[in-house]
Amino acid sequence: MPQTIAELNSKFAIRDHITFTEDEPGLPKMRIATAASDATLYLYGAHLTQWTPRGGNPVLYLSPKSPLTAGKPIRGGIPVLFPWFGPRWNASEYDAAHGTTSPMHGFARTTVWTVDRVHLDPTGEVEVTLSLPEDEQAKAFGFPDFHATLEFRIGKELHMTLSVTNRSKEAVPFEEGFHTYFAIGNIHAVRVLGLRGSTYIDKRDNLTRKVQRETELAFSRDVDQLHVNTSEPLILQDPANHRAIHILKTGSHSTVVWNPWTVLTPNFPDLAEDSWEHFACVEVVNAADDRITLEPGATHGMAMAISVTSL
Ligand SMILES: O=P(O)(O)OC[C@H]1O[C@H](O)[C@H](O)[C@@H](O)[C@@H]1O
Repeated sequence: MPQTIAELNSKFAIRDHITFTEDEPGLPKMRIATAASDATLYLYGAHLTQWTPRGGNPVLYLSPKSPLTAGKPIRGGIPVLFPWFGPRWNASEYDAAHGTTSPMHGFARTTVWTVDRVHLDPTGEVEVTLSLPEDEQAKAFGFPDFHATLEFRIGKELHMTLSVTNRSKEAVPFEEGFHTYFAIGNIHAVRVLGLRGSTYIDKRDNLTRKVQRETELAFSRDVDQLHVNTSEPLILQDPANHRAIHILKTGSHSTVVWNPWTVLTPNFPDLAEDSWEHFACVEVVNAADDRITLEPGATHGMAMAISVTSL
């Protein structure tokens, strides 16, 4: 049974700091206001749409045109992609055999997650653990005995850990991603560091494999790159906002960089014409060459830590 707003508030709310509401039908969310940060975490998709460290500026971009409608992904914030990244790798065979339509980037981002735990630290840091329901939908898409939990630590820094356990008797492949939309001041001046030497699949050039030669990845056109076999930490420099965003990853071997630019933006009805100037996606992922095969009884963890410094 899904948790009701009344149940969530009676069990997990903390006066003046944590409340649950459902302003859009089917999209319950948690509002966080503490000495360390302000944040909005939708249980729908386990989707953090807003995070502002106290005394700082919003770190995440949320599209003003985003649908906030059950069944549709939210555009912006941190979509959680699971159990596949992009189009499902075996969609045609799987869907033909099971009469399903595997949605882009998996079903986790359009599912209401369960709240398992909420804890407020005296420093204002909030810990939240959510789990993905093991329901008919998970079964229909071929992940019946997968237990996925997402632990958030939300404060001056943001920490997220997705842990997946295979409780079935067979090894099961899956993909995953934190598809973070970072709010930026001037896309032309933004640089992403940490990818030099990595091989990437260029989704804007027929999936051609290329090597990142430059130390700094700059944006001067539409970018959709899946870098494989890289666990390096990343830095997103945003001189217009006088800040650098540091992204540490653990258990993630792929990094995706995405900006639709003027060319692709019109394909996205939930993005305004000039939206591409206001965000850059740097995504902590396991996909393609880095797809994970989880043995029976095994657990895999993927973690991301984000901090902001001035530049
Ligand atoms: O529109 P969405 O399903 O949210 O996907 C948005 C984008 O996500 C990732 O960055 C992929 O690499 C892109 O190919 C995709 O266009």
